Amino acid sequence: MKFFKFFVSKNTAMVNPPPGSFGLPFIGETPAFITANSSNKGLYEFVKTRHLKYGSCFKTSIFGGTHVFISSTEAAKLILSGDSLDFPKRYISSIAELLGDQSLLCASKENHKIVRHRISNLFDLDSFSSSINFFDELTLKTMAQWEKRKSALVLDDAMKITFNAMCKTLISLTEENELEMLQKDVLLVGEAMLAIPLKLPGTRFYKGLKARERIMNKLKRMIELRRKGLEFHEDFLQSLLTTDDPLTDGQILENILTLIIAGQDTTANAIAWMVKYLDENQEVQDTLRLHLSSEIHGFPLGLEALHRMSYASKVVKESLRMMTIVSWLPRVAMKDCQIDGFHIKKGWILNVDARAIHYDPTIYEDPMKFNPLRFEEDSKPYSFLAFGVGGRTCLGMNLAKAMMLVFLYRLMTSFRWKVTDNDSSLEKWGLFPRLRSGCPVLVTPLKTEKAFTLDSLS
Ligand code: HEM
Repeated sequence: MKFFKFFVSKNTAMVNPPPGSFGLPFIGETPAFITANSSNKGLYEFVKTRHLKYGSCFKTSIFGGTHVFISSTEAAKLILSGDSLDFPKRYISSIAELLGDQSLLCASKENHKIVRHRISNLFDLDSFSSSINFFDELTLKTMAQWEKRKSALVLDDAMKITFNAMCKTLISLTEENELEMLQKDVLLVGEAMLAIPLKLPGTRFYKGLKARERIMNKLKRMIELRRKGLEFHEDFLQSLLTTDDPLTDGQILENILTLIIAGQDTTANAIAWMVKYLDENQEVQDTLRLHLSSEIHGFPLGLEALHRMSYASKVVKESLRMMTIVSWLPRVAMKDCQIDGFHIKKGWILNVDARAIHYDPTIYEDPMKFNPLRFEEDSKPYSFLAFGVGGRTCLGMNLAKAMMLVFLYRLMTSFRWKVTDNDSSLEKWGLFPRLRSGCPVLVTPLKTEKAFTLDSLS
C-alpha cells in the first residue's frame, strides 16, 4: 500500500496539496520566519507552530519560494535516499550567494559529485588522527585555564577550540589575532545566511557578503604564497593544491569556507547542548563516569580509545537527537509528485523535518527523556537524521563525533562540574540552535585523574 503513497503521477490534480498558508502576496510568511529567527525561541519555532497546526506535512512560502516541511520516515527515505526519484539539495538563494555555487552545500549535482569525491579523499585516517590530537591538545590547554578560574563558558570555549582545530587542519592558521579576525568574519557570514537578502550597506546580509569577500581574499593570498613556493604546510589546503587532478581555485576557496562553517558552529553547539543534557541527568553522568574509567583505563586518548567509548558514543548520539543541530534537510522536487498522499509541484522545496522525526513518540519512546540506552538497539531506518543520510550525508560526521567524545572524556575525567544557568532560550540569529546562556559551568578539578598532561596525547 505504501508504494502507492509515493509514486510520480502524470495526473496528480486529484490529490490535494499539503495544508498550510502562503501568507501575504509576494512576501509570503517570510516576516514570521525572520521574526522566529530574531527571537530567543529560535528559527525552528516557525516550523514547530505550523507542525502543531497543520500536521506532519505542511506548506508555506518563504523568501519567494514554496517550502513543504515533512516529517515521516517514509518521506525521508524517498527524498533523501535518491533511490526512485531525484531530489537534489537546494538552499535558499541567500545561502548560495554567501557560500558560493561551487560550495559542496550548494553545487549542482555534477559539480557536487566531483568536489565531494576529492574532498572526502582528504578525510583519511592520518589527517583524521592528527585533527583529533590537535583538538585534544587545545581542549587540555583550555581546561587548564578552567582549573585556575574554577569556571567556564562551555559554548565560547567549544567555539574557539573547534574553530582553531578546523583552521589548523584546513589551512594551518594558528596565529591568535588572525584566528580572531577570521572567526568574526565567519560569524558574520553565518548570521547573514538566514537574513533578508538586501544588499544595502548596514544590513546583516551586506555585512555577511563583505565578510565573505575578506575571507576569500585571505584564502587567495594563502594560495598565492604556496603556489610561489614561499610557504608550505602539511594541511588540507596543500593537499588540494598538489593533487594530480586539482579542483579550481574557486572550488577550493568556497569549500574551505564551507568546511569551516559546516564544522565549527555545529560541533561547538552540539558540545554545549551535550553538557547541558548531562547536567540535567546526573544518573547518566554517573553511569558515563563508570563506563569511561573501565573502558578507557590505560589507553592513550587516540582512535582506539574513542572506539572503546561505547556508552559515551550513545550519550553523543542521544544529545544530537535531543538537540537536532541541523533541524531540517532541504531538497527540491524536480517533477510533480505525490508524497505522503499530498500533491507536490515541480520546483517546491521539500524540507525533511529531522527534528520532528527525532521527537516522534511512535519512533522514540518517551522522546523528551534523555536516555542514551535507547541506542542499544539499532535505530529504525531514516529515524536518526542528525547528520543526514544518503549521498549528502555530513562529510565531517566522524570528525564531529570524535571531537565530541574527546571533549566529553576530558570534561568527565578532569572535573566535577555543574551548569550554573539552566536557561534553555536561544541566541537570536543563530544559524544553528545556540544556547543564549553560553552554558556556564562551575568546575572542581578531580585531582586523582591524570588530567592536563600533554604527554598523554597519542
Ligand atoms: C555535530 C556536528 C555536525 C552536525 C550535527 C552536522 C550535520 C550535518 C547535516 C545534517 C548535513 C546535511 C545533510 C543533508 O542535507 O542531507 C551536513 C552536511 C555537511 N557537513 Fe556536517 N555536521 C556536523 C559537523 C561537520 C564537520 C565537523 C564538518 C567538516 C569538517 C562537516 C562538513 C559537512 C559538509 C561538507 C556537508 C555537506 C555534504 C554534502 O552536501 O555532500 N560537518 N552536516
